[in-house]
This record gives sequence, structure tokens and C-alpha cells, in this order.
Amino acid sequence: MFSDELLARFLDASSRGDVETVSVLMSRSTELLNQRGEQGWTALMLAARNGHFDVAKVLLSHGCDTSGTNRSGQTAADVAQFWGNLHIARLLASVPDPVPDLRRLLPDRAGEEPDTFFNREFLDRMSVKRSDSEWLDSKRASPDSVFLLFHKLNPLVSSGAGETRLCKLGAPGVQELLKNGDTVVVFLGVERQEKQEKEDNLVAWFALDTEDDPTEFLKTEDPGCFFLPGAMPGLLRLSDDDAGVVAQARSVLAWHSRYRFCPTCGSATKVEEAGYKRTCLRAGCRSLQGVHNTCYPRVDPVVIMLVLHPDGNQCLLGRKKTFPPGLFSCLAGFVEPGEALESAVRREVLEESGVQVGPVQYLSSQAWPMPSCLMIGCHCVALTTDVTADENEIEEARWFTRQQVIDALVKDKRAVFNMPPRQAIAHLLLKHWTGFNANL
Ligand SMILES: NC(=O)C1=CN([C@@H]2O[C@H](COP(=O)(O)OP(=O)(O)OC[C@H]3O[C@@H](n4cnc5c(N)ncnc54)[C@H](O)[C@@H]3O)[C@@H](O)[C@H]2O)C=CC1
Ligand SMILES: [Mg+2]
Ligand SMILES: [Mg+2]
Ligand SMILES: [Mg+2]
Ligand SMILES: [Zn+2]
Repeated sequence: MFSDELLARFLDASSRGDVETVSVLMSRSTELLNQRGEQGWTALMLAARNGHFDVAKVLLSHGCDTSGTNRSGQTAADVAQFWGNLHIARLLASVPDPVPDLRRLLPDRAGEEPDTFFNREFLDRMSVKRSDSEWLDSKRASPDSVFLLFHKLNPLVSSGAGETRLCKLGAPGVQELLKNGDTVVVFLGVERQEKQEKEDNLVAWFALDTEDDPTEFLKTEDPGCFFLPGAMPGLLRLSDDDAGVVAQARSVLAWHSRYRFCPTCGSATKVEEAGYKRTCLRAGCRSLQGVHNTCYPRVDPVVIMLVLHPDGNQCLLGRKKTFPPGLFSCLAGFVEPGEALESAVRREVLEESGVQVGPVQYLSSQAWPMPSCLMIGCHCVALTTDVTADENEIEEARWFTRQQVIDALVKDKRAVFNMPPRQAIAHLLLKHWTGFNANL
């Protein structure tokens, strides 16, 4: 701490150009550096006003802030310019503003939208049709329509030629389930057409989930079909073409399986809008007034970020206890209510690693249907570099060099860690930062 008297002496010395007193007082209390006097002027502004070059230099060498303004909105550089002290104005102009400088470490944004796993959409969702029950009924009965079946949220697939593909069933294949009034059938959309087709010719896709024992069902179907076991890493085996429609279907079906009853009053609900809404059946329930977010499928935003070291050559990665051995990935965390993405990035990084973050830049996003996350991928630059991992969540967090990331990307024998799989947006954030464009 410092007294008012000490501050007055410090500002007076700066204003008079008394370098020696300025240095002595600063060694007694570094907090004086950016303090303001009664007129709202800092020592640097006073030195700039009165042309004291040496005082300005000493203040700068102690890391004095150059961006603060006085009550007229002038920085120290503006003051120097205004009073004709151009040598000081030039000195101040040559001091880089730390934040824009760190911004230069952020990689260029991608020119094209990356083709990220789970994001590829070949259906037109046609949300206007969700309330057209006549049209939906005709499509549910149509022999051309495609039904995707899930068992406890695991999709029915078949394997062949090194690929895991969705089994596309026709209405007869799922007729027993369709007869059951409790089965939720979600309308996913229609296949996109090269040329404008008549509505009757559009191929509609639906998804449904069963919790019943599927053994009998599997006997009657193609013997190569099976339910993909376990969401992770099971879903990552899907072909790139199928992953997007599974992301959509699985997230909506997971919502139905978890939100059977009205979250506001606990009453029974009915399914509407072709599986995109659940409405409370109790007259007078608060959820029936206005738009209620409990009635619609949820999306949970998660920020995932590659933290760059201020030296520009290292990045921060962490390991959760549940990760396979050797795997390090980007830090990530749920966005909290009332929080901007930038704040969520800074808070989660600080919580999980103790590192403070400055500039944040969005790169791209990814649907992550486990059960319903939206991963928001960012790069950001650290202001501090000491790492203290939050032991509850993270087993280890540390800095890796660009070369170490490239070694892991190309699976070189020198690699000191394993990359997250190519299907995860963490992989894209790392690859984008290295600027490594080979098709890995
Ligand atoms: N695609 C990718 O590359 C990656 C995806 N992820 C996904 O991001 C998710 C979030 O990352 P975490 O580090 O686990 O988050 P986190 O750092 O916020 O911690 C998770 C904890 O937050 C709490 N939490 C707060 N809101 C929650 C909500 N809406 N749903 C569930 N838990 C909530 C729970 O206590 C949970 O254990 C993961 O569950 C995972 O699915 C995570 C890393 C990589
Ligand atoms: Mg986390
Ligand atoms: Mg966290
Ligand atoms: Mg969190
Ligand atoms: Zn209700």
C-alpha cells in the first residue's frame, strides 16, 4: 500500500522531471505506477505533458500502462502529441499494446467451413412440415420413407468394406413399434434433391428408439445388422456421411428419453411437431404460457479452446482421468447461464488450469450428440503461464510445443502424446493452429 502523501510526491516528481525521486518512490511501492491524482492524470501523462522523456522511459521500463485515458479521453501519447512533445509521442507509439500484440498469435480464421464430423447434413429438415399431420402420416406410410432405429440411443448399423453404415429400414421393418402409441417418431427431414421435386416424391426420413429387448427384432432383419455399442467411441465409427443425421436423431431421441414428464409441473406430456415439441397435458400449467424452453429439445453449449502460450510456440492441453492412456486434448466446459462465450472460455481455462486468458477467437462449431452438446471451438492466448490443474477434473495439464503437436499429428515415433481423434473438434483446433494442411 501507499499513502496519499506518497502518491502526491510521486506525481509531483514525474511532473517536474525528477527521475531519481520517481525511481526511488517506485522501488518503495510498484502500485504507484498507474495511480491517478486528483485531476485523473497518471505519472506518465504528467511526464508526457511536460516533456520529461527520461521519466517516461523509466515508467515504461516498469511496465506502465499506456492505454489509460484522462477525463478528456486522452492517452499519454495523445497528451504528448497535443503539447508538441513529439519525441515522447514517438516513444509511446513504439510501445506495443500487449493485447493487440497477443492477438497476432491467433491463427487466421479458416477460409472455408471445415467438413467436421457430425456436421454433414444431407437432409433438408423442412421444419414447416412438422405441423402438417396429413403429410406426415402419408410419409410414415410411404414405402419410400426411411426409418432409423435406435436401441437405448444406439443406432442400428451394419459393417462392411471397412465402413460402418446406418441400416435404413422401411415402414414394414418397424411396424410393430409404430403400432405402439408410446413410440416417439421423430421426423428428420427429406433428402435434398438436385432439381425441384413435387412434395409427394420427396424421400422422408424418421427416427425412433426402443428400449425393448431387440433380440427378436434382429433375428428378422439382415443378420449383418447390430446396434452400435456405447456412444463413445462407438459413434465415431460411423461413416462421415451418416454421422450428421445420427447427431440430429440421437440428440432429439435422448431428449425424449429424459424429459418424459413436464419439467415445470411433473404432469404427462404429449409429443407435437413431429417430435420437436412436448406439451404439458395439465390445463393451466405455467409451461403453456408464452414460449417455454422446457417444451423444446435442448442444446447445451460447450466452449472448447486451444490456449496458446504468449511465446506463440506452445499450447496448453489437458488430460481427464477418463481419457485413454497418452491422450491429451483441449480444455472444454459448459457455458453457464448469463455468460458470453468469451467469458466462459476465460472462466473454464482459469478453473481447470489456473491460466489467465486474454484475446479469444472463434473458429468453428460441432454438434456433439452425447447427448446434445454444441461444441464451440476457439483459439485464445494466455496472459500467464503457470499451470495448476484442477485435480477434480483434470489429471494433468501442460504446455506442448508446436513441434510436439506436429509429431503427434503425423504419429511420428518421437510423439510425446496422442492426439484426440480426427472426429473431435479438438483435433481441428490443434491442426488449424499448426497450419498443417496435409490430409491426415
Ligand atoms: N468434441 C470434442 O473434442 C470434445 C467434447 N467434449 C464434450 O464437452 C462436454 C463438456 O466438457 P467438460 O469438460 O465435461 O465440462 P466442464 O468442464 O464444465 O465440467 C463438467 C461438469 O460440469 C457440470 N455441468 C455443468 N453444466 C452441465 C450440463 N449442462 N451438462 C452436464 N454437466 C454439466 C457437471 O458437474 C459436469 O461434471 C463433455 O461432456 C464432452 O461431451 C469435451 C472435450 C472434447
Ligand atoms: Mg472441462
Ligand atoms: Mg470445467
Ligand atoms: Mg464447467
Ligand atoms: Zn406442466
